[in-house]
Amino acid sequence: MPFEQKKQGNAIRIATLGHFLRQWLFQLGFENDTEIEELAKVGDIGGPENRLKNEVPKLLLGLGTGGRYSAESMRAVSEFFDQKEQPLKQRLSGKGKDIEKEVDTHVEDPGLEAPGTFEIAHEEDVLKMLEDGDCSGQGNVSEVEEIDPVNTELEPDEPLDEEVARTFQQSQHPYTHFLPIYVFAAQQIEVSGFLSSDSEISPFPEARSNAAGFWRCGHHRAKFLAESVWDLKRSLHNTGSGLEIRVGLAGQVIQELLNAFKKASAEVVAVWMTDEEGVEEKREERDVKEAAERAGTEFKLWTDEKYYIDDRDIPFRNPKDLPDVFTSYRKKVEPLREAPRRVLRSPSKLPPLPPSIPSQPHPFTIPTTVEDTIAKLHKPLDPNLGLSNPPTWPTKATSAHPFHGGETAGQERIRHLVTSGSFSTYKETRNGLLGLDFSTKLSSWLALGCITARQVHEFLLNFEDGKTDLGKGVHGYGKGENKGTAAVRFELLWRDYFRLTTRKFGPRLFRIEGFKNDTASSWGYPQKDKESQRRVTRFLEGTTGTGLIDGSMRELFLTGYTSNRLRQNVASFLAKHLAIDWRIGAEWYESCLVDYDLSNNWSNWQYVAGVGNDPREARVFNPVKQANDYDTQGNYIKTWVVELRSLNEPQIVFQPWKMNDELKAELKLAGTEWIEQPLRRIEFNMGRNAGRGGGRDGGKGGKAGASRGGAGRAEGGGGYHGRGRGEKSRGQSRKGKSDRANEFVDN
Ligand SMILES: Cc1cc2nc3c(=O)[nH]c(=O)nc-3n(C[C@H](O)[C@H](O)[C@H](O)COP(=O)(O)OP(=O)(O)OC[C@H]3O[C@@H](n4cnc5c(N)ncnc54)[C@H](O)[C@@H]3O)c2cc1C
Repeated sequence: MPFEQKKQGNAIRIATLGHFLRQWLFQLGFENDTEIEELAKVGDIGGPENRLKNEVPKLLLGLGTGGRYSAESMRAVSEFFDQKEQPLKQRLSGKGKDIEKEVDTHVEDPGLEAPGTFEIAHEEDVLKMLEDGDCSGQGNVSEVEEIDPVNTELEPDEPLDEEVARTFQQSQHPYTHFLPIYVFAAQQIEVSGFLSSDSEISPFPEARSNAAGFWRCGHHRAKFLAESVWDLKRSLHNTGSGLEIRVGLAGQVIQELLNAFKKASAEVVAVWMTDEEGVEEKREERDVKEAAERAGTEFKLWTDEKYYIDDRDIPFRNPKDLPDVFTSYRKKVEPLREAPRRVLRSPSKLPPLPPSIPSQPHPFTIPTTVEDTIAKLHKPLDPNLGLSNPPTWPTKATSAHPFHGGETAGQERIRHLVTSGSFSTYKETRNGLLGLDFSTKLSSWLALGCITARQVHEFLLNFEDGKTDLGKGVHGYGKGENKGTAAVRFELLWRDYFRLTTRKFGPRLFRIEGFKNDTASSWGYPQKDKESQRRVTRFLEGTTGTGLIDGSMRELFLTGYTSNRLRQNVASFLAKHLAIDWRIGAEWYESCLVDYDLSNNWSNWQYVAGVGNDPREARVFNPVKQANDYDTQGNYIKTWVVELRSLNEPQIVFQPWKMNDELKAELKLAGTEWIEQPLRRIEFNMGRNAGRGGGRDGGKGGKAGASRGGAGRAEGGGGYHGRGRGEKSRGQSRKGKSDRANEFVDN
């Protein structure tokens, strides 16, 4: 047997076989130990003696917590492994080498049972040998050079490839097992439902918000999150791995695991974690890092890759250089269609879990089904989230967000948006209020990392270029970027932008003065004065007396979703019309939204409250004008505010306080506080009074005459440079009527 062949085949086994090694090498034709040692040197994988002794499993811990779980980072991890595991024949295909044949000759030895990880290590070694070109003098140099194309496949700017390359340089393989961990983070999600018995007491304070004391993660997101975690567990299981679910604080969880593994004489070689913006998230990273360092374990933070434009492609390094205006940022990264990096491949196989995993420490127990997980997350939550008169589900109303958590459902949703043509029509429909497909509803999966923005982009690309059959026959298929697909990209960039603002401004995200450091505005604090408290209660319960706001607040509470258009109106109502501490609204959204996302929520609230990144000064939404524009017949409001269902006149649906006594008596609404005494009487008249903002209570209104156009509305062929308003296509042009109304453009 020529030495070169032996070298490839046997290097495979040296990396992994432990006590089978020697026997097998001899079977393969090695004559003596000296020859085996020589082989080991060639592979730069340490002497076989070391390998033979090296029976201790080496573990890698991969960690996700709270809302930061990122399928993309798992994919990154998997790609890392996949690359090594990929059969050499694939890697070398096109290079004219049938290396598989040579490898198989040795790997498929029937006399040996190879555990699942063998191939990974084996190819690492082979690739290492090939890459190093370090075989000179050890055998047939010319043959090694010939089969050395692997280097050319490494992209130096790819952290994963860098990581692979780094690993290749090591003399030993860094790990044999991989343990993915998900932590329900106790500071963000109430975990007392996981207590092993009712007599136990949680060691953690209740996961309540700072200003108003709301549960930070309400029912809707708790369910979606549990579904997402279990979907991840399933898909990891399908790759030969799994997912360890924990509750607690990330740093503590890792500390306990490291201690337990140490006790069991298992060496943990590294802890990997996805990085995130946000104060708490940074604290978690610090705690985990410290725990790893204390144990002498490597800690690695993976860049979160769930965003549209990769961090490595942002045209500035210092977060402070992020422009304070979105449009300026957008211009720096256009054209958007060219901007994202490729999607990382999905896992096909991952290293196995450690043979023994320490269980969740007292006093918590981890549920064994998704249903039980949901039940445990829901258990401590008051179903009414503290409201005395919570909205109740109206007959015949259906949720605009009936979706399940997890990558599976997220991918399914993207496919649906392609095949239904909803991506192509998005620009016209995105301001809708009722139904499933007026907007993408992708935010919840994006927020949890179940899907990524660049996956969405890739689906769009394939559709636009007609690369796959998905969407064949649908309007726009194979015809390049259209207004709808461009608008989706545009919106996805907002997510990126707000995340970068969090990086830039840090804790200022949560300060009432906002990014602008606005100390001039005065706010009502419900914790301090009764009147503000009364107003906030009615705001939360959806009984402000302004139709659009009440519809949205009830929908939010009941379904966990409300559209972007409505979120803008609601935020503006609380911050501008009621002048209440906007953080109360942000916290309520955090509690109720399925798609809650730290940066998107808090930055959007700042933006609308006028303390964030909105370059337009003193912008206020008039919710009556907006109802006239976007809910022309009042159907949305009537869906959620049942009391108003039998009204025919939309203007009264928008402003129920305008109802006359007769009508009130007929509808049995006489004496109803929220109808008779709205929190604000926001005048808006079609026709000659248009443009008069404010109202009896001195409503703030905005600059009369603010035009609909706003800056940056120009639209070009396939491009999309501003947020158009879908209403014109719905036949609602108001030429000569409300052009000068006190309405305010959206972001
Ligand atoms: C006060 C307020 C609070 C918000 N809180 C959140 C939040 O916690 N989580 C969240 O994901 N979004 C938030 N948004 C942004 C936006 O309202 C939602 O992303 C959108 O309504 C989700 O529905 P969709 O996926 O159907 O959106 P689509 O209209 O289909 O948009 C496509 C995607 O673009 C992104 N996007 C759209 N609009 C915005 C925006 N204004 N800012 C940032 N990204 C955007 C989202 O990822 C969205 O999924 C908030 C907006 C406001 C005004």
